[in-house]
Amino acid sequence: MTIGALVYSLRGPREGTISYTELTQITGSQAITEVRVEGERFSIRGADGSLRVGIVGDEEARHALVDKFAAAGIAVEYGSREGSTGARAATALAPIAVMLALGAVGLGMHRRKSRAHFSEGQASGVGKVRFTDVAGMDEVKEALAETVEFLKNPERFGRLGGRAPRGVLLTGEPGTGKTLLARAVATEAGVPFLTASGSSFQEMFVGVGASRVRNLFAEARRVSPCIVFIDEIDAVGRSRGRGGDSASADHDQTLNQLLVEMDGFDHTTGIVVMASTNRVDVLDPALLRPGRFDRQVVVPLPDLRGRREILEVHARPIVLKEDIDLAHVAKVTPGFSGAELANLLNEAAILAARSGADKVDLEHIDKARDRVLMGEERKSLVMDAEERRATAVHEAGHVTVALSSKNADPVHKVSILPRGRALGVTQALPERDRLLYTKEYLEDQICMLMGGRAAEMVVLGTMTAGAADDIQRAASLARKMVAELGMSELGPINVTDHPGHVTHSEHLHARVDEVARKLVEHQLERACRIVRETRDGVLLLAERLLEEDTLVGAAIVACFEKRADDAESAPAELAASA
Ligand SMILES: Nc1ncnc2c1ncn2[C@@H]1O[C@H](COP(=O)(O)OP(=O)(O)OP(=O)(O)O)[C@@H](O)[C@H]1O
Ligand SMILES: [Zn+2]
Repeated sequence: MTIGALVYSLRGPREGTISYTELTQITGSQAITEVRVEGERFSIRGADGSLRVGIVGDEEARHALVDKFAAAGIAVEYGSREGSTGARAATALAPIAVMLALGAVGLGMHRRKSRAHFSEGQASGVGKVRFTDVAGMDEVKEALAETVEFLKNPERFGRLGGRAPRGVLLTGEPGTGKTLLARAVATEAGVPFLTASGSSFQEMFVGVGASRVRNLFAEARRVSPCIVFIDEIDAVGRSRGRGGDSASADHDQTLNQLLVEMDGFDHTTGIVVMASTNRVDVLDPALLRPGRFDRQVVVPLPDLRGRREILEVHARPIVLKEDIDLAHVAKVTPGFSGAELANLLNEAAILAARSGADKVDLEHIDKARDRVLMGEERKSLVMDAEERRATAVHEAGHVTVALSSKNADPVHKVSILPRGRALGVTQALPERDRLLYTKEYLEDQICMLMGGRAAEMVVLGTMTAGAADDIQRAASLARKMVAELGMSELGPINVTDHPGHVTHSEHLHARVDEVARKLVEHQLERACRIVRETRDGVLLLAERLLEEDTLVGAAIVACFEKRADDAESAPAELAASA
């Protein structure tokens, strides 16, 4: 079979490579979930998580292949490598890529950042995501129904005078299912799904990003009607004209190209560009103009019912012990995103398997929840005695402020086992979903964040770098209160850093900064006062932490009761208490 294509078959592990002939034969196969195209290189992802790589040198042949995959409804993702040398060098790395991919499947996706080039497996483990696989979000799906209709029949849509959707911007926190939704729209409409990540357009060389955008849309025109999905659009969509260096020149060109492409088709073209971001505020205003991303769909964090439904979807392949009530799990996971919920069940299943259990029980879920919330325990990290003591005091400071503040969330757990990037953690979780935050609640949050630093100052007479994260969070919360929520002496103002939109005077910006800073400072003073007043409790809790690493529920409160020294410790498991 010769189509004038140059085919490099690779030596190396057999299952890691795929020849051109094989490529043409598997295009219609259901066992493929995703195809990634990087220059001449095709990476084929199987439903079982396997990954195979092949090189197709001839451009026409590449187009033909993409057409076939797209027609078969398989997601085609455009990657960042271009040019044959890069492609071949990349292929040499294929076995490594395979291992990473397998690792990712085995361990789930518990660290968002480690999720490299390949998108993770879907909920059900098979390729096509339908609306029914996206749990909750009825309103969001309703908002997208029109897009589905349009893609099913672009011509008719135009004839009836409907204003065809051209660009849909999905906004929301990470892991809320934006990518999942976009895929589901493609499946429901029965059209190809082309995807690229905004960051894959960023390059060192001027012009490369723009040419990638051009290629992506050229491909889209050939397979239309279709969806072009751009993940993390903020990477390309940031406001133009910020710097004179070549990186920003390239960025500007890339963004211009995207704007040109989006203007270049009308409703008859049948292309819908969907994009996702959690930073609408940094996007270039030109992107949001009519005819471009003129539709914004907010994808919210799931509420109680949504969480239960997401848990149900992801519990399908897992064997749960009979007494596990997913409604209850939903209740103790306020603020979790869909990805975190999926991750929670996945981690629980891994823990169960590791401990030799044949079913996932509440203890596994409890442990998994800690891991998702606070990161993995880092047993290997050894703190010396002084660092442990400083950490214990710091965490005890958070706890005492939380216990002393009327509006703060209840403290579940405190630990000085290092997890993720943190040396210690205090876990305070709302008892219910909060829909509205009051000024008092937010102030208490800031105070609680400052509790760690306060304890360092009052008890240890020093300051540690461990408070950096707390300070950053307190500062940004305070800024939000002042600049957006109107909760300060400056009254109801809205001062956001909208690039290119300097609507406020320098003076007002400076005032906002000043008032926000004072707010944090004031809460730090309050936290110090609380620590001073509850010093004995703080010391006792720190002591207990040094002995036991982790304390839960009643055992924490006991440290702050009058006759603290004879307090009985009965570590209440989350499972029993919540
Ligand atoms: N509503 C949901 N129903 C079922 N699963 C969900 C839902 N939301 C998220 N998930 C799970 O979380 C995973 C990650 O979601 P997805 O990648 O779509 O989020 P995202 O909003 O695109 O995140 P990011 O902003 O980081 O790109 C999904 O693959 C799915 O397993
Ligand atoms: Zn802290």
